[in-house]
Amino acid sequence: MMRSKVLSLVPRATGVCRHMSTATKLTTVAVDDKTGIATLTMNRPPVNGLNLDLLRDLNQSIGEVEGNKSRGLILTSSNPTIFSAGLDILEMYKPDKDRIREFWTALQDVWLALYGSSVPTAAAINGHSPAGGCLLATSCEYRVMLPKFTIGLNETKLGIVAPKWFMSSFLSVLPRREAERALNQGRMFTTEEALSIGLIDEVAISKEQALDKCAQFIGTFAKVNPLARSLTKQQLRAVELQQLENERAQDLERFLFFVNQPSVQKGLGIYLESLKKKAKN
Ligand SMILES: CCCC/C=C\CC(=O)SCCNC(=O)CCNC(=O)[C@H](O)C(C)(C)COP(=O)(O)OP(=O)(O)OC[C@H]1O[C@@H](n2cnc3c(N)ncnc32)[C@H](O)[C@@H]1OP(=O)(O)O
Repeated sequence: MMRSKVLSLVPRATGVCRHMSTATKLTTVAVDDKTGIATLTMNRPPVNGLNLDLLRDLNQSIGEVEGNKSRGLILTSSNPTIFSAGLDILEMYKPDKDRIREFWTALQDVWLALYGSSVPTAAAINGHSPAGGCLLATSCEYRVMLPKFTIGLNETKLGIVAPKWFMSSFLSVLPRREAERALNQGRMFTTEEALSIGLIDEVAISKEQALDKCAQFIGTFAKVNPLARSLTKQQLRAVELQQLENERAQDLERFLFFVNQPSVQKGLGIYLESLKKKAKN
């Protein structure tokens, strides 16, 4: 069957998957031959903490999907209970001064690439998704989540402040009043709560079903002119994208100043200890 004909049907993420030759170590990209949809899987045990290496691989994989004419991108995780634990705190605690610059720059790159992606994007959130994990999910256009997990921007609970562009992604999904309250509270939502306020779009009972629902969302664009769709998306997102593009250097300096404050370092150290203690019990 012709590729375009197949795409006019409601796609199912069950075709034969072709792994791209340039798949990197901490992410893999598999393109479904039937639907043309690429599934980008994060695979950095134990919790998909976003360190410099994972961010670089994510950036490279998003670039590959952009370049290979995929019909859409589904972001997911190989971990059965964690989508992403957010930024790897070890990158920010007692940081190396050159590496932390590269780390934050790589995070900016990933957000610009994912939020500004020209292809339709969806997140199959198959596990917990705090902070930077929520940033990735809310940078996509559609979210399907499995039950009994949590998602949200919990930065204030850690004594840190989400940058403006984290807030932009959140605000592109939630009404301002809900977003403001949740950000100030550092609130983590259960799957059910996230569905009721619109932070996610659907709940699925398994990862397979989540991937399928994401593919169906991407399939809704099958009859829309791809150039018109992508230019519309990019115009709608242009203000936030341009703002970070214009302020990248200041954003980096603001982050470095903040994260190096003794009180912030102390807070991160205490939080890391509490995570480690919890992991031991
Ligand atoms: C100015 C700065 C702006 C920054 C903006 C964004 C900030 C962030 O993204 S900060 C990161 C926020 N993330 C979190 O608060 C999540 C913390 N983690 C958890 O809540 C749980 O680990 C999670 C629910 C994700 C998974 O739970 P479990 O399956 O029970 O795993 P464990 O808790 O046992 O963790 C295993 C292992 O991983 C370490 N870990 C967990 N999260 C992180 C992290 N974000 N960074 C670094 N390391 C992390 C945890 O300490 C355990 O390590 P070991 O003890 O060495 O096994």
